Amino acid sequence: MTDAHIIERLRRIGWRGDALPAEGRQLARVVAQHRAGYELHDGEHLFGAQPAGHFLKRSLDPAERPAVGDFVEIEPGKPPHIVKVQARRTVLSRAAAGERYERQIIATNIDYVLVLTGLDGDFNPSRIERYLSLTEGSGAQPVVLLSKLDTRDDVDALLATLRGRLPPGTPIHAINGKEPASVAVLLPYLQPGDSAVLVGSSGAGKSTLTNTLLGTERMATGAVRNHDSRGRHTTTYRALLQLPSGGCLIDTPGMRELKLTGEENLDLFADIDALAEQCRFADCGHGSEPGCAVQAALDSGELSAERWRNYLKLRDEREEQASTLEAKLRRQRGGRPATKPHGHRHSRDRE
Ligand SMILES: Nc1nc2c(ncn2[C@@H]2O[C@H](COP(=O)(O)OP(=O)(O)OP(=O)(O)O)[C@@H](O)[C@H]2O)c(=O)[nH]1
Ligand SMILES: [Zn+2]
Repeated sequence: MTDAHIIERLRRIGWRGDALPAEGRQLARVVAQHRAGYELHDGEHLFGAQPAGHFLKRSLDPAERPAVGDFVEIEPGKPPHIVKVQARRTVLSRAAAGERYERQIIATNIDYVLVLTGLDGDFNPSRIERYLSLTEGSGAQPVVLLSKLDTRDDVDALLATLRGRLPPGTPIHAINGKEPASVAVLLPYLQPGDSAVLVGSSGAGKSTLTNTLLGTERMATGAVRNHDSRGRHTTTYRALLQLPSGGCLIDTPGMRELKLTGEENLDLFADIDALAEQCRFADCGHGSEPGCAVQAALDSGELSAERWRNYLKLRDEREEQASTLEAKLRRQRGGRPATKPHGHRHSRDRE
């Protein structure tokens, strides 16, 4: 096989490089990680591999070990061995579940995070904001998708609300996931060399959209249970799907569990920070303090109560993760206290 063929094959699994590794080494992408080893795809086959010894050293930062989405260089053997991880263009991470803070890589080299929400009972702008916060700092571009466009006719109003709420420039597309013509708006995100992940709650229509993109009925779709509008977990686990448009979809279970890492800036809510800057007191609690710009915005309707609540919730969650992160870093430094990022500010008038 010529180099051009190999490169073309690798484009279809999201590789954007142009230099193939040295003689005797092969390139492949990590599509799953199990206790027993890694599952790789080379654009043609799925196969198992083991990490080389240097990845197992305890002193190695876990972030340097191969992760889902990585392009890795392998040397042949039974099984083949991963000897090198290529530089990552994006890194999606999350706080790992559990008591101790861990920042865990969910997937690397993802260009687009397609955040899917149904325009039915599932529609929830707060959940969209949460997904968007998770993509902050990753380098991946979030794209908001509203499925089930065909199920309601007040979509323009919903879209306007959402556009007012999300950062300007965030792509938002309303689609009917069952209609190839409707789904075609996504093709610019799914070209050769592109990698996307599809996230959204159960029943949002991920399998339906995936099937339409594939042009086949390869994934099981389940009818949404009526009483709670949540779908059954019917997604057949398929780690990497090559799409007819040339891009690929990575499906990783880690994307389904949402937890902030503590490192988010919550840039989505920059307008609320700007409001808080205008409160009379620098340490305003935005409750019943006089001269509170946040309360004023809530009263005038400039700031919606729901968005304010979501901001508080995400902020608290981030603070909690950040303090666990701080404690962990302190343990690593051998118990020395960390310099506080924000010194405590006393009540004072801004004037
Ligand atoms: N009318 C309409 N129904 C849709 C659309 N997208 C999905 N559905 C229906 O919604 C239900 C759930 O869709 P799925 O594709 O199984 O949802 P999912 O997100 O894959 O769900 P899980 O597999 O549980 O994660 C199915 O009955 C679909 O037929 C759409 O755009 N329009
Ligand atoms: Zn205030």
